Amino acid sequence: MNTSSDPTVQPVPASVVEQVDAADVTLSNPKHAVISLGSNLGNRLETLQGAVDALEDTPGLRVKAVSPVYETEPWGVAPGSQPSYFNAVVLIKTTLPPDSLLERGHAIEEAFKRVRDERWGPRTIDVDIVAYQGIVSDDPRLTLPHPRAHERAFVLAPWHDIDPEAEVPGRGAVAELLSVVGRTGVLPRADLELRLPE
Ligand SMILES: Nc1ncnc2c1ncn2[C@@H]1O[C@H](COP(=O)(O)OP(=O)(O)OP(=O)(O)O)[C@@H](O)[C@H]1O
Ligand SMILES: Nc1nc2c(c(=O)[nH]1)N=C(CO)CN2
Repeated sequence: MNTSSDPTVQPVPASVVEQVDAADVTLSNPKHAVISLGSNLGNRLETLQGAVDALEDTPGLRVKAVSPVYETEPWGVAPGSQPSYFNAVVLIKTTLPPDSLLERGHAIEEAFKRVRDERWGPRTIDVDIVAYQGIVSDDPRLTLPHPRAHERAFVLAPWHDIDPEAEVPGRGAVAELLSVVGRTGVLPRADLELRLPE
């Protein structure tokens, strides 16, 4: 929309206005976001629960739903080259803007002593931002939706469990993506449970 009377002023593309609006969180209008949690070192379930509790303890963030826990084959590396992961997906509402949410995710990874020594290496905890509202951005510091979420059953399957109508912004329905990717190497562990914080 061009409100300037100056003919040289270019209107801001609607897509940018929409995304600024989506990220323009204020206390009165919290935004929805989707977070993927993974752990394949240490006490994996305890660590996932600790990450969920840490998210809930974050000012301006409420955990709205926690998925079932999945035991999953390490993705992107040779089968059997790492311990299997426990994965889960968490739906949150937050007044934090995307970059602050990412910072919080990094702080939680540091709190659980995540060591980054190799790409896709084993880790105590991985906190990935899968989606933030409908934002689509190729900023390398925070790419939204997560650039590999649509091809990862360890993200799609738990996400589908807690939001069967979910869409990956710009990529389509989670249910459809999951039917394409399939569920190989992704096993629901109904014997394990993550508590939704009180
Ligand atoms: N959607 C996102 N969620 C989390 N980190 C992101 C995202 N988009 C970009 N990044 C950036 O990627 C950097 C590397 O992230 P990380 O080391 O956790 O990758 P990874 O989780 O091992 O691999 P992958 O990105 O394939 O999940 C982070 O420091 C962060 O700045
Ligand atoms: N099964 C599984 N594989 C992975 C995972 C993960 O969380 N689960 N995270 C990765 C980097 O984000 C790379 N590979």
